[in-house]
Amino acid sequence: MNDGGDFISTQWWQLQILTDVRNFDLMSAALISLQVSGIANLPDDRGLVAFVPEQQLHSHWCDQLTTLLEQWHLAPDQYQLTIKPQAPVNWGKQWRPYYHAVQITHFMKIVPAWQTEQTIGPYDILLDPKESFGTGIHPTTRLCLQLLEQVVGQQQTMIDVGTGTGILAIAARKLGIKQILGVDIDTAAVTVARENYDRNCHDKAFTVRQNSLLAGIKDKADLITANLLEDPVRQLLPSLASHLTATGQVIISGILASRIELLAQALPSQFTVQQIITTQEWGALLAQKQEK
Ligand SMILES: C[S@@+](CC[C@H](N)C(=O)[O-])C[C@H]1O[C@@H](n2cnc3c(N)ncnc32)[C@H](O)[C@@H]1O
Repeated sequence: MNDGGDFISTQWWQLQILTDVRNFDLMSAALISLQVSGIANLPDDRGLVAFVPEQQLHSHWCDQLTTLLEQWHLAPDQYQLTIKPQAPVNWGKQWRPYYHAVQITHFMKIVPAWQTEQTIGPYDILLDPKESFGTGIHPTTRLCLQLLEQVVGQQQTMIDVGTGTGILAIAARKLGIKQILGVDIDTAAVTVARENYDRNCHDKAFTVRQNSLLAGIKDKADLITANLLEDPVRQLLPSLASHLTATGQVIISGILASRIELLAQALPSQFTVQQIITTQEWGALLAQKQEK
């Protein structure tokens, strides 16, 4: 592991973290909050691999990771981090060997876009995440997909805040939503979401653009999905009601399981929590707006 000196000369760096599978969720959360991309499991679940652009790997990066993990009670002796340079041109494909088809909910399988030999069912999703978040493997995405599968019925419209690879938008369309707006703060995600949507759904139901949360957006939707970390979710809460139709619903994910009840209590008063689901580390909720 680098001792904290500045990292120079290569555009992308590969992080390899050997740790127990029980630590994967916390480790992923910490890496995501430090803007790391392409997180995937190492073979045999020995740990995680991820990629980070050089300009983010400043001298305090490792300290920030250690501090964050310690706050979440993951001590440095519970993982082993190595960082090595990655050829810049192909970095987005480096995690491909670790990415495989996986059954994600009762109905849906996520299939790497390049595995053309796979049989694709009506609800399955072909995905090439490139450098964006949303492979379907991460529990925060799975929780959203589970809630989407349960909830989508009569809704016509959806806004997907932090669309990433577009995975939730694609799933929603396959489940019957008619019009979807995806937004992401990251321009690369906007391109990737567009490509993935067009790969799966050959229609014009998806609009995607770069935007921070719902700032400046006038549309109202029957359903909002937001798989973000807790800070941006809390920033989003005050603007939810005005972007939902009379009895619109919201799916929120990306919150640590230990904090999901607190987040539910922080929802604006127009909302009633309908469901909270959790994995060991992550929580998601479904809430409905009640017109007063
Ligand atoms: C955890 S990923 C979720 C991706 C995908 N929706 C899923 O469920 O797998 C969060 C996404 O939100 C985006 N994001 C983070 N902050 C944002 C903000 N303030 N406004 C819009 N998008 C944001 C990130 O770029 C990232 O693509």
